[in-house]
Amino acid sequence: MPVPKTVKLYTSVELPTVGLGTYSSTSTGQVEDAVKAAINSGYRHIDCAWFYGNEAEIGKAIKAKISSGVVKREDLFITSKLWNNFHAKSAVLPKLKETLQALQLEYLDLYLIHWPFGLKEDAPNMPQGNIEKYFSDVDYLETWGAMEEVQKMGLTKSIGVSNFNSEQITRLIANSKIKPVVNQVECNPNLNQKKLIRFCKERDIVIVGYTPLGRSDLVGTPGFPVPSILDEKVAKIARKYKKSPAQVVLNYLVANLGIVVIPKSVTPSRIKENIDIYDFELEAEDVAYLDSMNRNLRVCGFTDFKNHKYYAFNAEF
Ligand SMILES: NC(=O)C1=CN([C@@H]2O[C@H](COP(=O)(O)OP(=O)(O)OC[C@H]3O[C@@H](n4cnc5c(N)ncnc54)[C@H](OP(=O)(O)O)[C@@H]3O)[C@@H](O)[C@H]2O)C=CC1
Ligand SMILES: O=C1CO[C@H](CO)[C@@H](O)[C@@H]1O
Repeated sequence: MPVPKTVKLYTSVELPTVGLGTYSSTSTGQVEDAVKAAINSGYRHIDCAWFYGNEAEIGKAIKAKISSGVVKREDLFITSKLWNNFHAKSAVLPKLKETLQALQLEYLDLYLIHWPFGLKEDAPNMPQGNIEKYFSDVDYLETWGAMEEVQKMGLTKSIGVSNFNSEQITRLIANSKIKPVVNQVECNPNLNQKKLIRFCKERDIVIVGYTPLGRSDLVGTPGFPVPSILDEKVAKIARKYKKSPAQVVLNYLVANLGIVVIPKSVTPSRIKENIDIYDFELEAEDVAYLDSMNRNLRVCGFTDFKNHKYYAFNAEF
């Protein structure tokens, strides 16, 4: 199947099918350089989040590329996400303003609720150990109401969710005025999310797939699935097309599963490689092999939160 360069959100906005992931790019200057390299390589979609703690550096890179005339603001699609401690209605606007200030932007293209479950505002951002005492029971419908308000204020062009299951999406749509345009979830050959993709497509919701390369930096970490880009047969398929395993996997996700991908890299050669996926089509037997790799194994399972009222991954999809 041919690889589309953009997909239409139901608001008619075009979302580039490859964006740059920015999680864990935290050493000084690292993400600034990565974003500049990405824009130079043709990326126009950057995935950010308050939680990643690096939005000020991303802002510097975007500002530099706009000031030097390489891109205009309207050429870019910038996403950010509201973290779990800030689900209360009163916290949403201040947190979005903080993000906009760090990114040096007047508006976002997309603002997401990062996870459906909340934490108390004064809890650690990523609590460990006995974490139930930190859970908040703020309903994501309350959070969504505030997301609708910030969209109406023009601070973000569109709003969406991340890590929501099909039941939560159904409940959200039934109880809101504005529908989410995107559900950002983990998606790679180990977890191909076909049921959730079909469910969202039927409702005009685009799936943005995170951890598309299976987070190769976690290789060997007990409990984490081996990324498909390290599979021998995927390497053989890659040789057949004179492409890399990462390019084969990203091409498969965009062309064959119909999602948008946000691979993270801070390595200039990989940043280029990860967007160079538009010039080949996988044959049916190769697609079938990639389909067969699905194991429903998650890198980001967040199982410590499994007893939270709004934990998403107890449902089938
Ligand atoms: N909504 C959510 O809850 C979540 C959202 N995300 C978003 O999704 C993005 C991507 O997911 P992430 O978890 O970072 O994992 P990825 O699957 O993007 O893997 C990133 C790792 O793969 C390496 N890598 C990148 N390109 C290649 C390549 N061509 N060949 C081999 N290795 C490569 C990177 O190394 P290096 O950088 O050293 O080149 C890094 O170690 C995040 O950065 C974030 O923006 C991620 C998790 C959860
Ligand atoms: O966006 C994210 C990046 O990955 C983290 C876990 O490894 C998640 O906590 C978070 O949701």
